[in-house]
Amino acid sequence: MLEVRDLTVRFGGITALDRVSFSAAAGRIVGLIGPNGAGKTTLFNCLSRLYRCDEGDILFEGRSLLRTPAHGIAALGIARTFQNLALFRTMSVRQNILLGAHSRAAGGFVAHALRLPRVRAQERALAAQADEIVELLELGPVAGRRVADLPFGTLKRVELGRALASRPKLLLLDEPAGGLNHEEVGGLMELLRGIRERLSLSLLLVEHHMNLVMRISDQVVALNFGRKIADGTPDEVRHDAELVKAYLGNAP
Ligand SMILES: Nc1ncnc2c1ncn2[C@@H]1O[C@H](COP(=O)(O)OP(=O)(O)OP(=O)(O)O)[C@@H](O)[C@H]1O
Repeated sequence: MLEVRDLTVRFGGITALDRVSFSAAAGRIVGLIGPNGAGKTTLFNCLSRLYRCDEGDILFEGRSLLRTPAHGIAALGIARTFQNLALFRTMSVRQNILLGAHSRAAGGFVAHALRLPRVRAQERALAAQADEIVELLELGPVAGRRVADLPFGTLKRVELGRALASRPKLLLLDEPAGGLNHEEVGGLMELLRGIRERLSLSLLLVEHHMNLVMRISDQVVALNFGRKIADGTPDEVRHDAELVKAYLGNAP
């Protein structure tokens, strides 16, 4: 489904990604790990077309993402979450999720302005999809509440819902456990597994929470100083000498 080929990104004199390659099959949960400054965010931002890449390519279902304009990514079936949450704070939970669903809406400006029957039918379908996501993420009790009034842990779920509402084939998660307490991380793990099963999608997550990554991922890709240093199942990667050294240094 996803193939990253010799991806290189430079910022002035810094090589943030140095010929990174890996591939991921459909339906997998892929964890992207590495110490601070390893290049995880840069790779993530290349996948969502926020950053320009200097060399290499990213293929999604055989199509070059780098030749797809950034606004065309959602139409291909890729959605992302943001670490600092991309929500409209004065709107309700349900409205935020509905906005995510609207990235799939078809029909031009005129059809929408005139509210033609097919536009109304489409709006009903999108609303039903948004409600399904609300239910899946157990957000029903707060669906009508203003986002600004809700605690951070709930907002992380709304952010997830906003991205899921576009019905992506690949969901990119930017530190989904960031800022969550121990109990919430446990809940998130169950939630992500449930989402993968129920919506049969692939997940790629950048995450510092090692326990979450190792327990939930089918495949782990590790970076250090912009290079890929390990790629395999959590068990294969856990004992990788270069990865252990990258995290712990040369301490005995
Ligand atoms: N926009 C930018 N301009 C200049 N340098 C950048 C930019 N973004 C990243 N870098 C540099 O690229 C390298 C990789 O950074 P990146 O943020 O991708 O790492 P990371 O693995 O996500 O780190 P962290 O875990 O701390 O978020 C670092 O040396 C960083 O300073």
